[in-house]
Amino acid sequence: MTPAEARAPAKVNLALHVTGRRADGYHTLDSLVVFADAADVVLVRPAETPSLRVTGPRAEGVPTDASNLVMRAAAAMGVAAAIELEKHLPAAGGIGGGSSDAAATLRALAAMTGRAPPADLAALGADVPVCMAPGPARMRGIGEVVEPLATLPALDAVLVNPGVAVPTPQVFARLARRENPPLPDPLPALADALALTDWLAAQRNDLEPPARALAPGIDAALGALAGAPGCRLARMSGSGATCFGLFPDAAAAARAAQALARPGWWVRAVRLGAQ
Ligand SMILES: C[C@@](CO)(OP(=O)(O)O)[C@H](O)COP(=O)(O)OP(=O)(O)OC[C@H]1O[C@@H](n2ccc(N)nc2=O)[C@H](O)[C@@H]1O
Ligand SMILES: Nc1ncnc2c1ncn2[C@@H]1O[C@H](COP(=O)(O)OP(=O)(O)O)[C@@H](O)[C@H]1O
Repeated sequence: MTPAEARAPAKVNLALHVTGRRADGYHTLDSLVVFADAADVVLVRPAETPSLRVTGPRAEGVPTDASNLVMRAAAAMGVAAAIELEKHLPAAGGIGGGSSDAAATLRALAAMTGRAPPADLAALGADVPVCMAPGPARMRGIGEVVEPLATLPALDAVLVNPGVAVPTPQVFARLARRENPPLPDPLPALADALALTDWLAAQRNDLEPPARALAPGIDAALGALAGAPGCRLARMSGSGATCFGLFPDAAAAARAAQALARPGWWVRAVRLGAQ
């Protein structure tokens, strides 16, 4: 067995409609998901006993014990491995850091051992199924129903995390209304980035109002993005607090990212959906 590496790209919910709640308390979602060219990196090596080392610029505060989702993923595959997780993405930020790390671990371990990943991916986290094959997708159910959208146009964007960690369960718990309209079915044909952006402006992130009430820093991030020259749409991803702004091209996104930089904020110009 030789070591294997996998990238764990940031997940962005371009739209996130909460459509109901199941008897077990999990919410049903209808979400348009894309991935960014900003990522954590997972490296796995064969070992007698499982171990984890968390490195990188965003390692602080990330669990290094069995509760880390990469360790849970390895345990679910029944593989003992020495894992190195290089953190670049803010944790508890609504961009699926933990879920994407878990999915990358499963891909790396599958490459290293030849074993198949476990069937019940959602048991590791509702976002793990969509993170298994990172690409544009419509995600439904509680996250286990994933429909790839190969032709979705790519977008130039800026991600802003205002430095507040927002616990996902608290955001769901504060929803004023749990039954909301889903995305249109089927989705319309969207020829280019501008058509996609215009259409997205009429969609929602239903978790944005409860997250804003919990973490006022989100207002500042959304306001700053919306006010950046060229920004066509500013919205929160997932349960927050990371927000994204959509821009006409990579140069405008890069200029905005430079202007938005401030202490305590994580700001990145990214390309979304171009995997
Ligand atoms: C909200 C979303 C949208 O993509 O993203 P993030 O904000 O986490 O990035 C995901 O559904 C989160 O996925 P993930 O973070 O893997 O969720 P899990 O660990 O399975 O669940 C954390 C908690 O969120 C709530 N939860 C999560 C998913 C879901 N469909 N309904 C829920 O009610 C539950 O309270 C659950 O205990
Ligand atoms: N590999 C991981 N990276 C980041 N956080 C992790 C990881 N594994 C477990 N966690 C825990 O999961 C929580 C949610 O993190 P994350 O998945 O990044 O957030 P979100 O669900 O908002 O996208 C964190 O507070 C952290 O304690």
